[in-house]
Amino acid sequence: TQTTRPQRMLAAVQKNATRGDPRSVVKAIDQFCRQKEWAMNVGDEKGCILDSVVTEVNPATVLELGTYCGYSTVRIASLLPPDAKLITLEFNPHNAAIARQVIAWAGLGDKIQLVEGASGDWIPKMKEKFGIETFDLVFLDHWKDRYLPDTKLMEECGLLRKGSILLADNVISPGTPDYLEYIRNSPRYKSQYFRSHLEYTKAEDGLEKSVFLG
Ligand SMILES: CNc1ncnc2c1ncn2[C@@H]1O[C@H](/C=C/CNC(=O)c2cc(-c3ccc(F)cc3)cc(O)c2O)[C@@H](O)[C@H]1O
Ligand SMILES: [Mg+2]
Repeated sequence: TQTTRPQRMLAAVQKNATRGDPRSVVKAIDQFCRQKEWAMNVGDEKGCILDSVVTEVNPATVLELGTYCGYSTVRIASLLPPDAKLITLEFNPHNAAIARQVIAWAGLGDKIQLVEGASGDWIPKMKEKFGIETFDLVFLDHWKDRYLPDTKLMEECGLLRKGSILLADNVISPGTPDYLEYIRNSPRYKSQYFRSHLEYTKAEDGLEKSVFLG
C-alpha cells in the first residue's frame, strides 16, 4: 500500500540519521527534501535564522504551533538549556505519530511535550494543564490564517510577558498578511523581518521576529 510523505521522511531519518543525534536528524530531513521530495519544514536556510533566535533568547519555555513532522521541534529543542520545556501542538494524528518517532530518534523526548490537539483549544489550557505561566518564545508555523487569531488568544490568556518573542514562519510564502499588518502596526510589539527563501527553493520567504512589549 502507498506510503505518505511524512512516513517516507521518517524512513529517511531512520535510515540516515544517528539515534540520539538531533543534528543528524535535521540533516537527514533536509537531504531528503532537497534530493527526494519537497516538504514544508522550515528548512536549513531559515533554520539557521531560527537557531540564532533560539540561542539569543535562550528560552526556558517554548510553544510551537504546528509540529508537522517535528523538524523545527528537534531543531529548537537541540539548542535549549537543560531544564527548558518545549510544548508543540499538532492536530493531525498521522503527523503527530510521525513527529513522535522523529523526536524519539533524536533522543529529545524528555525536552519536548507533543500535544495532539488544536491550538485554539489548548492555548487557553496551558496554565492549568502544564503549569506554564508565560512563554519566552513562540514559533508559529501552522495554518497561516490562524497566526493572528492565535496571537490574540495568547495575549488574552496572559501567556505573553514583556520580552516574549514571537517568531513566525512563511510571512511571505504562503504569506500571513493579516498577521503582518497587525503585528507591525501594534504598539504592543516591536517587529523585525529576516529575509530568506522558501525552504529548499529560490522563492522569497522570511521569518518575522516580534518582541511583546507588555
Ligand atoms: C489551527 N490550529 C492548529 N493546531 C494544531 N496543529 C495545526 C493547526 N493548524 C495546522 N496544524 C498542523 O500544522 C501543520 C500545518 C502547517 C501549515 N504550513 C503550511 O501550510 C506551509 C506551507 C508552505 C508552502 C509554501 C509555498 C508553497 F507553494 C506550498 C507550501 C511552506 C511552509 O513552510 C508552511 O509551513 C500540519 O501538520 C497541521 O496538521
Ligand atoms: Mg512553515
